[in-house]
Amino acid sequence: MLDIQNLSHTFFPGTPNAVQALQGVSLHIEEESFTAIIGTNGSGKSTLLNAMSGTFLADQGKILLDGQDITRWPEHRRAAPMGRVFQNPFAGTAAEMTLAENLVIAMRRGLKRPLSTALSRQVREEMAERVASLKMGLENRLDNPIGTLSGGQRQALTLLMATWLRPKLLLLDEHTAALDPKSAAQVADLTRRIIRSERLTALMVTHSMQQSVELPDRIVMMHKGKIVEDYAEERKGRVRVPDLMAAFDRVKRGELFDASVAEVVAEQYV
Ligand SMILES: Nc1ncnc2c1ncn2[C@@H]1O[C@H](COP(=O)(O)OP(=O)(O)OP(=O)(O)O)[C@@H](O)[C@H]1O
Repeated sequence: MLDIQNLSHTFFPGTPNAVQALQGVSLHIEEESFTAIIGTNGSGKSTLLNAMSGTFLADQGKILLDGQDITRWPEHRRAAPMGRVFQNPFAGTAAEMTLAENLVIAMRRGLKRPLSTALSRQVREEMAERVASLKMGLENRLDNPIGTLSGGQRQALTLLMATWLRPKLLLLDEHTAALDPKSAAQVADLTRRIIRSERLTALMVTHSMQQSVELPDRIVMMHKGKIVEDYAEERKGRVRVPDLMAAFDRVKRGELFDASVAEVVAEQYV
């Protein structure tokens, strides 16, 4: 479904501030799988997501989505097959527009037709039904500005918008990190429900070890622009938070250099 081949990117190349944010990252993502990307600060997690969504064009490497080479596609062209939720609950929605108007934009993502906010009764009913599935009572507030919602409610709605048209790929960039613990748990639970029920392919950057153990099928760990660990299938089933903490320690001590070395080292620990 998604194939990232040898992706590299350097910010400010050839200057004293050069940062090798991605160094030959290769990653194959299966259809309908849910992968968490964890890693040390500045390890390149968000840069990897940004490279996929086309925020910038990577210096080297290839990105294939469903066999199609999208490496040079501009960001707006990738917006049709990719849904995205950011850390900031205020990103991705228009505060002064109503919930219904924001949802109309989500429903028409990638279409070239002009935006009209006039809604048929049928569309409004579908909207109310899907918003009700969030179990936050927001179906009664469709005509309120989205700016009146709490951070958690807004992030739940953003998630619904990002997945409305069943994207080929859902990218979640620390989307619960800015929320209070209760809202974060609620949005995490909703994330799992939507990904499972819509059978989405998703990638989630997170700093929460607990979340990465509980939610996805696979955990990929990054450090200094490289993938240093990859917990999939039975290894993912067995891994617990202390194992991840131990892997972080090994990364910091320089014992894990890339995923092939990590395989060998990790077998001794998990
Ligand atoms: N637009 C940019 N311009 C310059 N440098 C950047 C840019 N985006 C990221 N970087 C640098 O690239 C490196 C990787 O950053 P990135 O945000 O991908 O890390 P991260 O793993 O998501 O970190 P964190 O967990 O702290 O959010 C960092 O050194 C960062 O400062």
